[in-house]
Amino acid sequence: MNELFPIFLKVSQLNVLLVGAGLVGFEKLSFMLKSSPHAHVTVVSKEISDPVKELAQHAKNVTLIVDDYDEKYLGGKHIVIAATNFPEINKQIHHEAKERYLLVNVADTPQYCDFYLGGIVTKGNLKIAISTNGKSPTTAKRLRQLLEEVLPEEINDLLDNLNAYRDTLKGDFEYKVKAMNDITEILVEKGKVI
Ligand SMILES: C[C@@]1(CC(=O)O)c2cc3[nH]c(cc4nc(cc5[nH]c(cc(n2)[C@H]1CCC(=O)O)[C@@](C)(CC(=O)O)[C@@H]5CCC(=O)O)C(CC(=O)O)=C4CCC(=O)O)c(CCC(=O)O)c3CC(=O)O
Ligand SMILES: NC(=O)C1=CN([C@@H]2O[C@H](COP(=O)(O)OP(=O)(O)OC[C@H]3O[C@@H](n4cnc5c(N)ncnc54)[C@H](O)[C@@H]3O)[C@@H](O)[C@H]2O)C=CC1
Repeated sequence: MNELFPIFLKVSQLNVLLVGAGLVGFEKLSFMLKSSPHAHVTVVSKEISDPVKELAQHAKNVTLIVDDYDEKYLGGKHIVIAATNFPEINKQIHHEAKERYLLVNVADTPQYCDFYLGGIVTKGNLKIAISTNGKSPTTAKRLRQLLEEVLPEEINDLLDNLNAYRDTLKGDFEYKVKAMNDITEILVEKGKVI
């Protein structure tokens, strides 16, 4: 059963805590910044790897703190990602985050995740998030690469043009809905490719 409910977060308006700045911490941070360069992220880690330092240098809203995890770091955060190499610390982070009703992801432990990070394809205003319900992250990665390759950059022009067309429409909401549906019908006609 796949009951995941996707949402698109404005992480430049939210405070993210990432605990652990090793290999996995780097992967999670780099994909977050690739998609959301202005994400507000506080990284707390006993040691901070060079690739994470390098990433942080080029990101405006990433703060690095060299320290052991402490629950005080949960203060003022909306979202927490635990990526230390100590399962018991990750479990503690999960527990203390849940006590505060925060959304938490423990990178190596799906059962301790309120949400999963997904593969992300961005083409201008179009963003597609891919999940395999935690079953095969590698497949999420491959599909991301495939869609990045096959979706043309021009797909953003389509969105811009439709947005401009919508702005020209005069009439009530119902009329606009019909006009937008009529003009986009061709996109889903059988055998047609946009
Ligand atoms: C549940 C989830 C929780 C979460 O992290 O949010 C999770 C969990 C785990 N990942 C593991 C391993 C790997 N993860 C990747 C890659 C990605 N993993 C991502 C997401 C997720 N990973 C969430 C589910 C997403 C979904 O629903 O599909 C992606 C999509 C997004 C991102 O990381 O930002 C990103 C690709 C981004 C891109 O390229 O676009 C690769 C591939 C590679 O690196 O080449 C490997 C190595 C191959 C392998 O082992 O499969 C392991 C085993 C650890 C172990 O055995 O030690 C677990 C734990 C477990 O499955 O039990
Ligand atoms: N390497 C991989 O491909 C994957 C690993 N995992 C799991 O994710 C976890 C992390 O793996 P890696 O990033 O490879 O480990 P790592 O050893 O590269 O990084 C762990 C980081 O956590 C920090 N840390 C340790 N204790 C801490 C504490 N008390 N407070 C704050 N920071 C602390 C370390 O300083 C280090 O920066 C492991 O449990 C691993 O099993 C999950 C998915 C894939």
